[in-house]
Amino acid sequence: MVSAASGDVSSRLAELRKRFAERATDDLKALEQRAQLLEGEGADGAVLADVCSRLHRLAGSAGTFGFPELGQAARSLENMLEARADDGSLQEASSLAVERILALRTMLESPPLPAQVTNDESAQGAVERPEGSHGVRVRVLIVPAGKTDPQWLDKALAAYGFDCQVRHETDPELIAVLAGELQTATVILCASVRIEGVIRARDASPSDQVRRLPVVCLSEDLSFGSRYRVAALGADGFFGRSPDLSELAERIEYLALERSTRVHGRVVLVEDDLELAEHYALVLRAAGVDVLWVNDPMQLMSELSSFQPDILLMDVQLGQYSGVTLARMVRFDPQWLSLPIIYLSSEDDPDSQLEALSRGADEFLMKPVSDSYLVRAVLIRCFRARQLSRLMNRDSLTGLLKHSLIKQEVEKELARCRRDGHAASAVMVDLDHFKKINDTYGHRCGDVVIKALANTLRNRLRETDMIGRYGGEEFLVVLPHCDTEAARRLFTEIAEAFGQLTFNCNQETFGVTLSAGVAAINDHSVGDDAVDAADQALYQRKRAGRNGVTVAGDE
Ligand SMILES: Nc1nc2c(ncn2[C@@H]2O[C@H](COP(=O)(O)OP(=O)(O)OP(=O)(O)O)[C@@H](O)[C@H]2O)c(=O)[nH]1
Repeated sequence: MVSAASGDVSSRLAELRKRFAERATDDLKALEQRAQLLEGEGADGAVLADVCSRLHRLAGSAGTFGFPELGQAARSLENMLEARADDGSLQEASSLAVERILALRTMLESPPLPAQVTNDESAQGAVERPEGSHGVRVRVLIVPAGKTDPQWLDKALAAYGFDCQVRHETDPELIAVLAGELQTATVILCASVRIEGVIRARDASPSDQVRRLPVVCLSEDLSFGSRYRVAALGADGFFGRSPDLSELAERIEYLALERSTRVHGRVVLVEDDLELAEHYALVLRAAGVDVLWVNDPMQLMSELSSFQPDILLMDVQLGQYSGVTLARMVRFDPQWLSLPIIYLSSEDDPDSQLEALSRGADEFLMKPVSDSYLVRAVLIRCFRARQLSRLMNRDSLTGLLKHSLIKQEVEKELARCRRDGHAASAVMVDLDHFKKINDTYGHRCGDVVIKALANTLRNRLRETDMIGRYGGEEFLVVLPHCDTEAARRLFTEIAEAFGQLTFNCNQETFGVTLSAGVAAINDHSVGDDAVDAADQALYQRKRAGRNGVTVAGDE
């Protein structure tokens, strides 16, 4: 979605357009001189290559800066010259080329089309702090069928760490009454008899964030017809009136996460055209994408390592370097085997595109690419890339980092502590007497407790904290910029909150406590030692009676 650019982004885009027009004027003057050289007997391949390369650059960039007609004419002239060179009639075509270059100059003099940038609310939403897991509580707005509906759902979901709000409402329109609640919700859970009203209320909101709220429907009628109706209304989930709680919690968590992932992206942009690179970066950043621009291909590998992008956007022609070869080189490193590489290219020949794709990239975005298309293409690919990496790196029961990855995070944090001199803590967390829970209530109930602890951690910790499932019922947390006393206070609160949750399994109600061991990462020279120290502290806590926090070194 695009709208006229405004404010700071708009004026910076206008400045870029001005710079482009100045550069293009110089380019066209140079092109005219070179094209005259083509008339001479001794015109060599180098002159033609230079003319074509300048035309190619214009074809790929003019549209982006508001001169689409100029871009198309440059492309057609480039194609004509290449065809004439192939059939040996280049010399005869040169005066025509000069004429057409003069026409290009006239096109540059006409006023450019207004700047377009994705700066509507969806883009602004993108830069907001993401809702959902990890840092901001997942808020579930429950709209039951009526006052007689069971009251247990909000309490049951609270056990999973969700913040629930129940809105009993009989008004079929719901629009005015729900407006406030919708602003703070992450996911809507509603009875099927209310779904039309709820979706109408959601869609009537002026806020794009609200209009994108996922809706999960609870229905008594599980028939095909009922499911079809709910799907046609645009719901994101369908459950019976007495759903399997762990499945429902999982779906809510997934939707919350999807919502947060949709608005994030990290892109490395390799582009040697300064104005184009700045333009792309401005437009993408306005849509909430983190962009790192690399203009020297020799720096690419080190920049990839430090920036850890979701996708790599790369021009195909980068001065003396070929983007196609660089893509192949990137794939040498196993770390980047699955990194989506997308070419930004003016190459319109399908055979050349296929050839380039076979050498390591995944896709082409044809230049000139419109701002809105660029933003959408990038956001979708970032989202897919994150989904894939989540599947590969996350534990399937809890969605937390797997054992090896959280251990790597400890090492990385130690390196950051050394570099910046800050304090950081590692916390080992373990459920108390968990074997007894499994033995008494069954493994499935045990899984519910494990997921509830994962959600509690996710919902209580900052986005910059890292959480991993270290073992069966053991979790490892890395807290950057947090000394051991702050970590003790934080985990004492978490242990208290978790201990107050009640679980309902097989008609029985029970509670579970947790123990935590804390160690300073910055006190150790190897990450594994910090993990061992946290583990020792946890062991001490278990011996001291469980249900609480012990810091390494406590008496
Ligand atoms: N439900 C479920 N149980 C698991 C999972 N992974 C490990 N467990 C169980 O977790 C239990 C851990 O038991 P123990 O190591 O004896 O510890 P505990 O009973 O929690 O006792 P303390 O840690 O000393 O308080 C074992 O019964 C494992 O089978 C899992 O993914 N799901």
